Amino acid sequence: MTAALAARQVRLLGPGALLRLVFAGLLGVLTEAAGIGLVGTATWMLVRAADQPPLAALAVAIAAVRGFALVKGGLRYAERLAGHDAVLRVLADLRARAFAALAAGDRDAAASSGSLSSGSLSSGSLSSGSLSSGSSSSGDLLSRVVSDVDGVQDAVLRGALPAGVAAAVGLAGVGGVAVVDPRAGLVLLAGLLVAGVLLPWVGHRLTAAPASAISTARGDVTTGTVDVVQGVAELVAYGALPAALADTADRSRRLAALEARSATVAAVVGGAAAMIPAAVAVWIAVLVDGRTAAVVLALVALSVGEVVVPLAAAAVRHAELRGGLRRVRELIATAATPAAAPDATPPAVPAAAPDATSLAIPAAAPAATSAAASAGPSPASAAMAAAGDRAGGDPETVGPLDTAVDLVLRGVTVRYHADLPPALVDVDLRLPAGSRVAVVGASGSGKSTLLAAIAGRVPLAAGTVDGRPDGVEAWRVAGGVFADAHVFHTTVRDNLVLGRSGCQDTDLVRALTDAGLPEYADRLDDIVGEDGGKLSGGQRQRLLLARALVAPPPVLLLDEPTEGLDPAAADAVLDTALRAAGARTVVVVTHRAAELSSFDRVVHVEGGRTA
Ligand SMILES: Nc1ncnc2c1ncn2[C@@H]1O[C@H](COP(=O)(O)OP(=O)(O)OP(=O)(O)O)[C@@H](O)[C@H]1O
Repeated sequence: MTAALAARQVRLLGPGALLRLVFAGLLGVLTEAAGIGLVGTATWMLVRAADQPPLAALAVAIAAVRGFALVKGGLRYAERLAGHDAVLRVLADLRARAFAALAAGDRDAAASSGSLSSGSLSSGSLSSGSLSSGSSSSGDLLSRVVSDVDGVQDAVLRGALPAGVAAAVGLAGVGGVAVVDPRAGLVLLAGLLVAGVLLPWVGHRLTAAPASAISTARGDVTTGTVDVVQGVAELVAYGALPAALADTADRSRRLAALEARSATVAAVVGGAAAMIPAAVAVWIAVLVDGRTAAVVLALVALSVGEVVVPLAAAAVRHAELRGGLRRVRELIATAATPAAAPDATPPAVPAAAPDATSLAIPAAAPAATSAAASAGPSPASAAMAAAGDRAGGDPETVGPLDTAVDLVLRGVTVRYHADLPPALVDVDLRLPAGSRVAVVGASGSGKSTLLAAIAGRVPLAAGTVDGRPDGVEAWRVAGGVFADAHVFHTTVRDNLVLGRSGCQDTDLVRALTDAGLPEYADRLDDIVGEDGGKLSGGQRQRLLLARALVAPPPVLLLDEPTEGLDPAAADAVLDTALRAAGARTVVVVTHRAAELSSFDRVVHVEGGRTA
C-alpha cells in the first residue's frame, strides 16, 4: 500500500522532484529541531538562572541559545527556498505534461472525428480526455486544469511536507521526552496522536462531502457565468436576462455558503488542535517530578506539539484538493498512455468519481418533459426556465406580443463608434404587418445592423423606429435569429424554451420540424455543447431558427437562417419557416438570390444605405 502510494507520487512528481522535496523536508526537520533545542535550552537556562549560579555555569547554555537562534533562522530560510524551488519545478513540469495531454486528447478527438471543426481544446474534443464531463465548457475545463495543477503546490507545501516534518519531529520528540520521563513521553504521544492524526482525520471526513459539492458548485458558477456573459444579447432579446442574473447570483450564494461551512469545520478542528499542545504541556508540568525537568519537558512538548497543529487545517485543505489531484493524476496517466490507432477502441479512461468533475449541467433525465424538470440546468438555462415560469404567471408583461404591428423606420442612422463611419445611414423602411421582406447586400454593407435597429438592439444615432405599442419592450415586438446569436451550453430543450412561457414539448418538436431539424425531436435532453459545439454549423443555425419559431414575435427577423445548408435544403427550410411564421412580418437577411421569389419585397443595402 505504502509502496503503491510512493510509486504514485513518483509518477506524479518525478523522482528528481521527490529527492528535492525530501531534502526540503530534512531541512524542515532540522529547523524544528533547532527551534525545540532553543526553547529547551532557554527554558533550562532561565530556571537555572533563578538559582543565581555563577555565570560560567550558564555560559554553554547562553552560547547554545544564540547558536540555535541563528541556525534556526538560516535553516528556515533554506527550507523555504528548497521547498518552493522543488514545488515550482514540479508545477512547471506538471503544467507542461497536463497541456501536452490536453493537446494530445484534442488531436485524437479530431483524428477520430475526421474533422478539426470543433477547434482546439473544444469541449467536444476534450470529452475524449479524462477530465471531461461532456457538459463542461472548454473554458471551465481549462480553468479547472490550471487550478487543479496549482493545487499540487498547496498539497505539497501545506500538506505533504509539514506532515512528513511533523511525523519525524513528533517521533523524535516523543523519544527524547520519554528518555527523560517515560510518562511524559506517553502524554506527548497521546497529544500528538489527537492533534496530528485524530483531528485531521475528523476534519478530512467532515469536509470531504462539502468539498465535492464546492467543486461542483464552483464549476456551475464558472460555466454559468461564462454562458450568461456570452449569451447576454440573446437573453436580452428573449427577456430572460434578469432571471439569468438572479440565478447566477443564487449559485454564487450557494457556493459561498458551502465554502463558509467548510471554513467553519477548518476553524473548529484547527482551533481544537491548537489547544492540544498547551494541554499536554500543562499535564507534563504537573506530572513530572523536579521543577527544572518539569518546566523544560513541558515547554519542549509544547514546541513539538506546535509542529503538528497545522496538520488539521492541512487535512481540510487536502479534502478540497483531493478531486483536483486525482484529475491531474488521471490526465498525466492518459498522456503516458500510447495513442490508440484511429480505428481502435479509445484508451480506457478512468471513470471520474462523482466528485471528480464539476458537472455544471448533469444530463437531464430522459423522462423530463419540461425545461424546469431537466436535471441540474446551467444558470442560464435555469434562468430561462424561471423566466418561462414568470411569463406563465404574468403573460401581459413578458413573452412576445401577440398582436400584429406595422413598423416604420424613419431616417435611421446607426454609428457603432464616433470615429467610425455610420453602419446605417438615413434608412427609411416600412414593414407592414404580414409582409415578407428579404434584405440583400454585400458583406459589411449593413444588413445585420438593419435587423439590429429594427429589433432595438442598437442605439440610433438619428431617426426613429415607429409602430411599437407604448410601453412595450422592443424585444417583444421584433426578434429572431441574429448574427451574434448564442447557443447555450445546456440541453436542446432549454435552448429552445429560452424564457418563453408555457412551452410544451409538442411546441418544441413542431419548431424543430419547421426549422428542418427533426432529428433532434426525440433528443430534447441532449446537451449541445459550448455555443453548440456538438452541432454542425448548419444544425446550430437551424436550432437558432427553431428557437425563433417556438413563439415568434409579430416581426420575425432572421439573419441568414439557412447558412451552412446545401441550396435545396436551404430553400425547403426557408419555405417551411415562412409558412410557420403565419401572419407575422418576416425580414430575412440572405445571400441567396434563389430564395428571393418567396418575398414580396427585396431591400438592397449598400454602404449602410437602402435601395
Ligand atoms: N459591433 C460593431 N462594432 C463596430 N462596428 C461594427 C459592429 N458591427 C458591425 N460593424 C460594422 O458595421 C458595418 C456593417 O456591419 P453588418 O454586420 O451590419 O454588415 P452585414 O451586411 O450584415 O455583413 P455580413 O453579410 O458580412 O454579415 C461593417 O462595416 C462592420 O464592420
